[in-house]
Amino acid sequence: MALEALRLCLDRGRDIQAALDRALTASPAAGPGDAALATELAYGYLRFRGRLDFLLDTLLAAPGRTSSAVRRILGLAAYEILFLQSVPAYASVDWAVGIIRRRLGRTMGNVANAVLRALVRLDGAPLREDYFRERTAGDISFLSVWYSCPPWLVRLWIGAYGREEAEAFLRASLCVPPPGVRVNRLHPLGAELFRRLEPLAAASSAWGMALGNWPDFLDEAVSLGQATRQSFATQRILDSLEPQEWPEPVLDACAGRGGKTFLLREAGKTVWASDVNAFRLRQLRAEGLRLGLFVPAFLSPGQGPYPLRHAPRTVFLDAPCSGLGVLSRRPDIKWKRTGRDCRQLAGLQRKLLDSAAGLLPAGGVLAYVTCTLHPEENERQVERFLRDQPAFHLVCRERTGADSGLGEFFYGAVLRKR
Ligand SMILES: C[S@@+](CC[C@H](N)C(=O)[O-])C[C@H]1O[C@@H](n2cnc3c(N)ncnc32)[C@H](O)[C@@H]1O
Repeated sequence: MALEALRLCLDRGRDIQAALDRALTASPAAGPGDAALATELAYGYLRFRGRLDFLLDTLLAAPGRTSSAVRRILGLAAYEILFLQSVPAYASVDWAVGIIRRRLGRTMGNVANAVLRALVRLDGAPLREDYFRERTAGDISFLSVWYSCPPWLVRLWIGAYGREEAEAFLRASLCVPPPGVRVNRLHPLGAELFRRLEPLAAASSAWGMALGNWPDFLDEAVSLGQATRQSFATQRILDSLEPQEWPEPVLDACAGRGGKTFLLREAGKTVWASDVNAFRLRQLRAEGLRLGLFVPAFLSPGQGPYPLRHAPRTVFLDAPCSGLGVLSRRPDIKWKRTGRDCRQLAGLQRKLLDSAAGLLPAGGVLAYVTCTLHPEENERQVERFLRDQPAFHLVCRERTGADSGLGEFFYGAVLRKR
């Protein structure tokens, strides 16, 4: 299942969770333990793929001639051997050798056997930083291998944020972020649920928290609309932009499935939602039913005029972005994103910002959020906007700190029209 999910994710472009959901649904006989192991393997492999590939390069006799399909099988087995104590090494070797033998014949099976046995003999040495420092040439190469991140991204972050912060972002990208929850304060049982959750919180705000772990009873509370699964870092960035000060109505112009739309709605704001993606809007409507809250939602015209009789007084743009701030939750992004995508996304954000500016009356607010660590989409995008749109001034801007401990990084800015 993990292998199939990785195929759908890396060869077919699906995001990792959608790929996993599909692979798990296609195997109805698999139990919850199998599904949990497949999830751990697929995410773990993607988080550590750079380091695993480097190790395979050192162990394979002809790394350049080894297909990506074989590398992926070896990489999954290597991940199990190095990181999953619960799976005995011989089982990982047997699985990989068996599958490679069936697909590619005895010779490749023997190669796989030799490589994985050599890895087992290293006896955990590749879990130590110095193992890689001694075998890489230069700091970028070391950081790229140890933190399992493409060199272009390491260079981008060092150039933009300096080495120390860049290393903190790289370290965070390898961790599993703490599960976050937002309690529905408009639900009659919301306050009681919040009190019940408080002892489990690693960090909390008025209605949200990062949890040490996700308790079983919370699944039912979520299904009953008492709470929503949402990262605490997401909730924090929104809080820091002081949405209580935004004039209403608020048009959430990139509402997607409504994660932030309903956060604003639960905070008592009058919100309208729109998105270019009709499927996500259907999910947003389903979210409204689950939470017992109504938000008017309509398909966005993209960059054209909005079909609105009255202008919103705030436009909230949770913009499509390169997602480089959420690699801990979406580790597939680092292997798919290119510098070119980032530039294209910055172009789209620019158009979205400029068209939102035209929609707002005097005194209106434009709130801009991304989940990326890329100045062209964040700080420089906002600076450019302020240069091109002299009617606006900056009210505040915020970026999740490298040391927040939440594992995810957001950028946000609030701009007001004079
Ligand atoms: C970061 S996601 C939004 C996530 C959502 N706000 C949430 O909290 O769940 C960006 C959204 O922008 C939408 N989008 C992409 N291009 C757009 C455009 N030109 N106009 C409006 N929305 C767009 C995407 O469909 C996607 O749902």
